[in-house]
Amino acid sequence: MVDINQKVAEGQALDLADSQFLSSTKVRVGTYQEAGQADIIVITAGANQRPGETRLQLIAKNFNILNSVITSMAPIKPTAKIMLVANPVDVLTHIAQKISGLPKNQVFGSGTFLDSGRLRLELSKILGVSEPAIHCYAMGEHGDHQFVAWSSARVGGVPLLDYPQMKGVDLDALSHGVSRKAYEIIERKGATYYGIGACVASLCDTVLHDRRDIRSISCYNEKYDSYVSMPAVVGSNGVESIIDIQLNETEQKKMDNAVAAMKSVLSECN
Ligand SMILES: NC(=O)c1ccc[n+]([C@@H]2O[C@H](COP(=O)([O-])OP(=O)(O)OC[C@H]3O[C@@H](n4cnc5c(N)ncnc54)[C@H](O)[C@@H]3O)[C@@H](O)[C@H]2O)c1
Repeated sequence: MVDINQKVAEGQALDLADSQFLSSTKVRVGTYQEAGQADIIVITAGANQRPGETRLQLIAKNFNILNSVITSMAPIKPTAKIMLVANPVDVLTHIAQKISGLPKNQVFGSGTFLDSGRLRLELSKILGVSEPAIHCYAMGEHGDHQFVAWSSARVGGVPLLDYPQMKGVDLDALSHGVSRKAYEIIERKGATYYGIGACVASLCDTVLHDRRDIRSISCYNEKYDSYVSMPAVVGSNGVESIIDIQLNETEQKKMDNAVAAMKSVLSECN
């Protein structure tokens, strides 16, 4: 664990090490050079959103932090995987790949994995079906330009929207609620910890054990020449392949808008 604030790093390491006896994980404070030689480098360093601040507004602060973190770790192990968590995660993942010079499949972000989990939670309450049986993804951007790919969603092989329980459900309100959940948490307690912590731990496990799970993450998509949040197969090489999920016309427009918004932010950084 590395942090610009050594005292915070020590405190976090001591706190996390209290869970060591329940697993084989060892937690300790390290150096940037050591972090650069890790199999997976998880980058969470960055300013947090203030109440009312959008993730894209965070870019100026977090670009500089990201640059300093990655350059401090150089030379990074050529087979390392970098996972971005700091926001705006899709844009910062793109920048991290450029700065680190690692292959695009080895640099990815937590993207809309958390949002897809939040979505499944709500759908499981409506349908009375366990979350893993629900295949429905939040996509585009982990932020205000995210959307749900309703048209391709399936539950037990049946289109989600064919379920009688979905009749009368306001899909826009549901999707909006999912995308705003972080703001609701931040307004009440200042930051989000547990959901994202679980997502990051799960993604590390997927990579380290080559589990080939399908996760909606920030990954490079040639079609858009950009990092976008979309389902991908995750394994020991990082992003093994992208799932080119079928979008209807409305969803495709939302994806194009998300890509345009992220590219416009990136062009301001250049
Ligand atoms: N992608 C997601 O779903 C998701 C979820 C939660 C938080 N986040 C993002 O993660 C980031 C961190 O959130 P947090 O709640 O942990 O914030 P935090 O303020 O608790 O922690 C950020 C840490 O980064 C450190 N830091 C700052 N500059 C640094 C530098 N140059 N080098 C090393 N360390 C540095 C700080 O000292 C601090 O300890 C934010 O950008 C937040 O928006 C993303």
